[in-house]
Amino acid sequence: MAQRKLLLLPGDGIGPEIAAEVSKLIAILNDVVSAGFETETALVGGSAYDDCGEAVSDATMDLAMAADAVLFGAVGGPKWDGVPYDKRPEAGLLRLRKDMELFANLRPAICYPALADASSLKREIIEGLDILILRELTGGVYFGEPKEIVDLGNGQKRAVDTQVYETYEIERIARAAFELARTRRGKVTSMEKRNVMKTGVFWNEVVTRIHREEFPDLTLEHELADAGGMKLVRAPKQFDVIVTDNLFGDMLSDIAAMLTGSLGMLPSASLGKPDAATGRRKALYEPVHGSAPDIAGQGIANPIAMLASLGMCLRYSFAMNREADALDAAISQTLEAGIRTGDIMAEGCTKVGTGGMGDAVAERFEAALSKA
Ligand SMILES: NC(=O)c1ccc[n+]([C@@H]2O[C@H](COP(=O)([O-])OP(=O)(O)OC[C@H]3O[C@@H](n4cnc5c(N)ncnc54)[C@H](O)[C@@H]3O)[C@@H](O)[C@H]2O)c1
Ligand SMILES: CC(C)[C@H](C(=O)O)[C@@H](O)C(=O)O
Ligand SMILES: [Mg+2]
Repeated sequence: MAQRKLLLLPGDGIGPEIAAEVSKLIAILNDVVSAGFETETALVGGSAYDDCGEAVSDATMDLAMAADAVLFGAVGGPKWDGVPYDKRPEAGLLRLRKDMELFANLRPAICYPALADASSLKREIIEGLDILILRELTGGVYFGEPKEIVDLGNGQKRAVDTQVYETYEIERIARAAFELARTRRGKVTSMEKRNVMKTGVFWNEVVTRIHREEFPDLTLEHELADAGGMKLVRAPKQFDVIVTDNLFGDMLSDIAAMLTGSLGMLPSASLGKPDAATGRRKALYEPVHGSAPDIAGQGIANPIAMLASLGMCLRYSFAMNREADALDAAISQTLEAGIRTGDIMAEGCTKVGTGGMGDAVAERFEAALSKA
């Protein structure tokens, strides 16, 4: 079996705690199905800053570029509030996304049947939910220049962030949205703010053209992003694939996370474009949540978003669909068995910590792989 190179970047806060649980699953894949995963581990975020003065070192960037896939925990925390802006922990993640050109960020929000009562919304609103937020990840206001705070010299300052999108950036994320919708329920909802932003007008124009010229058989709808956010909470099941820009995608996916019961449930895949020669695309997989400083070090974080991110990695980077299905099923069965971390705890269920949840999923995953 050819070796498959993984780079594991645990990061800060709960990052190392949930990364330890994903390592158990990788070991099972190697043992039971000889998956041939070779894992290197490196520092990122605040822990990398403490080590070398950068949120991601050039050496780690080289490892990321050479890996078949990167598994990322989470970065950030109050300890690094005072570090220079370009060295803050989050800058490490943004460099990985930008330098690896990971323009397509898939953030699925699924309501597991066992968690239909864990959401703050009523059961009937979220039961059976299966939507995909496709967030543009390498453009927009996150990266546009200028980005600065200017001293105006009169006791006033001016802060500037710049939202920029070029044609090719919208075209490629729109194509990705339609291609994903084709494998699902065939509907794309594009969200922007064309009523106030030039980038919104342009986004709408380009997505509409790509639909007309290349995917006329699929359904395209448009929503202003604020109304879209409202509808995501009022009646989320009307959506299939939501395609949106970097900033709206960040916010809408945290909202969508809560539909599923907890931010600790939402995985993501960040994909680049396929290499012309090999077809291989650079990829990074990470939970949608952050480093959760409020619960870090207590062993109580929910590792499911991280474990399900490995599931997306198996599917999108290695076409290991059987193993990915087994992992999804193991997560589902664990929840059906009433095993819960604190964030999704319900009456009559068994409360476990990060390691307990990781073990419960690992046990069911191993059993499923061994049977097949
Ligand atoms: N991809 C990333 O690395 C990433 C993503 C978001 C935020 N951040 C960073 O994380 C730090 C904290 O940000 P925040 O507090 O706004 O967001 P957060 O996602 O870290 O936490 C928000 C809330 O959700 C809870 N939560 C998050 N993940 C959980 C899990 N797996 N299990 C149980 N509860 C969980 C936390 O305890 C907290 O109450 C900041 O520095 C932020 O920049 C990093
Ligand atoms: C940590 C931060 C840079 C990041 C973002 O804003 O993209 C996070 O919130 C996310 O959702 O991945
Ligand atoms: Mg976010």
